[in-house]
Amino acid sequence: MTGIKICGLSTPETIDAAVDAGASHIGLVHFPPSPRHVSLEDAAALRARVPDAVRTVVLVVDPDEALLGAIVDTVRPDILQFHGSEAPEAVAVSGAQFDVETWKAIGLGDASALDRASTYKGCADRLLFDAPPALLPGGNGEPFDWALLDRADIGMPWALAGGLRPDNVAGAIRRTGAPLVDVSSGVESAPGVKDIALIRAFCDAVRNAR
Ligand SMILES: O=C(O)c1ccccc1NCC(=O)[C@H](O)[C@H](O)COP(=O)(O)O
Repeated sequence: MTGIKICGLSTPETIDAAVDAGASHIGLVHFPPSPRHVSLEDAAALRARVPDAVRTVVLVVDPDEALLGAIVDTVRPDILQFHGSEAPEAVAVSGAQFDVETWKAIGLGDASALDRASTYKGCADRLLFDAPPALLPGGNGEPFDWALLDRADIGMPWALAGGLRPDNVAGAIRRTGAPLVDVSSGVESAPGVKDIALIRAFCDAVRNAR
């Protein structure tokens, strides 16, 4: 079964909907410029609704050690997702220091980004292939050219993100073989406003992909 991360959730109702719809991961964005930003206190309250079987990911952009410490102490995420220009060593140090799984987002603009991605082997626990940064570092609703993954020797756990929607996610899974898919804009009615019907439709489309 393909894993499903519903990212950028910010209300109890949409957390519950994502869990009920079968998400394997929920994502909370801690990045003030984002329309999906949640404070650490709100993130902790949202995280408390998530059952043990569903993993909580907190997204950060070039965080310092103090912020990571505050996130881990307050929210207790299962996973930290690094979505800025964090170096491989910084990701590795954070994972060890805070005893938490780490994911690194890589914007795939061209094949050279795959070389950069390979430097995170042994430093991050999973790569998240996404569209290159635009208005925001992530969550821009834009796909990248999935053909870039055709001959990629990834060699570590990974996930696919960028412009996924209920109507294209099955094709994306068939095309790329992604073991886990991540969506934010594609299940929103406006930036930062999640739509419960779209969350359900996305999870159904993943389950029915073949
Ligand atoms: O979603 C945001 O606002 C965001 C802000 C800053 C860094 C990362 C952000 N999102 C990262 C995600 O994991 C998104 O789910 C991923 O980029 C896919 O987004 P979308 O193309 O909108 O589905």
